[in-house]
Amino acid sequence: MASSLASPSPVLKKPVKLACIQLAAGSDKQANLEHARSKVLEAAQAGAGIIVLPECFNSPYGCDFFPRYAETLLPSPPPRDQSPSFHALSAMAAEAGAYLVGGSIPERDPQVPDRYYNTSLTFDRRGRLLATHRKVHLFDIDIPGKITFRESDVLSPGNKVTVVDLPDYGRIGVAICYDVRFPELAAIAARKGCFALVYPGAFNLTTGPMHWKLLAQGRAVDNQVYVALCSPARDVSGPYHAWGHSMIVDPLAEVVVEAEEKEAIVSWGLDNGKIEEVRRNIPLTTQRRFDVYPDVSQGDVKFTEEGLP
Ligand SMILES: NC(=O)CC(=O)C(=O)O
Repeated sequence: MASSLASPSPVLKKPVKLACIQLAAGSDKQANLEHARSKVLEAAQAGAGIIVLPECFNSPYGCDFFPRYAETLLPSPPPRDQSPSFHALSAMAAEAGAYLVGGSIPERDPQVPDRYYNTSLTFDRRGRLLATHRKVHLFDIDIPGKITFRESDVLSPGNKVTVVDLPDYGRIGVAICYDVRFPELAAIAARKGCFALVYPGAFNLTTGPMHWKLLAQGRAVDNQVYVALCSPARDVSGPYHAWGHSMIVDPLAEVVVEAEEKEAIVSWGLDNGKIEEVRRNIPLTTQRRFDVYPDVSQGDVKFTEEGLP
């Protein structure tokens, strides 16, 4: 029996090129911001309408660095001296004339001392803030002899699913890195009508080869949407060795473009026709059995649909 609760079709109003910038970043925040600007402009000049930066694109990635690099983002817009990254991202989106998913930056809570988040900001083509996503699932893992990481020693989690309305194109879901391991978040965003799920992320040399591509394809095949993962470039002289391999996966779960480990821009043209074709050929969206199991996108979901008023 097909479900009567068919998901709304994702609507990508017109084709758009999405670019992931696999950025090489160091410890100098200002230099990282200037470098990000030049790469965002390069991607826009090559025709990208949606541009994505990596997780912690303006700092090294690690618990020791979060407080040192943190910026206060609220109230929005924050004073310039409290968030150079906010203002730099807003300016580069406007200069590029493109939507910008601004990777992530460590955020300082404006009210609670010593409380920090890993936060992604999305700007529109005029540099106006559209959405804020605080990483919901913190990266706490322990693979003996390989990697131990405990973001929760320093960071607090966000508490919502983030769906962003890009007026020219439609909706995207934005989440950060470890969030990609949780299919519920992706399913909720997809069932709220997103055409793409976008994850700034920084997997490493242990989990990258095991799961990075698998998870991107998993979220795409489950939800029949585009998935973009955007990593920092690998820097083996830095404290965290990112996997790289930024990629875009299409709604059939094919990896359509993939970087290696070095700095690169990878881009792909997204098209609503591809989503419709996949959903017509393999009609999961009308075959779900919400009489047998619950629809995770319904009920008590902390979800924000963000965009301009
Ligand atoms: N860095 C992360 O948040 C996640 C990661 O590296 C992994 O899941 O593996």
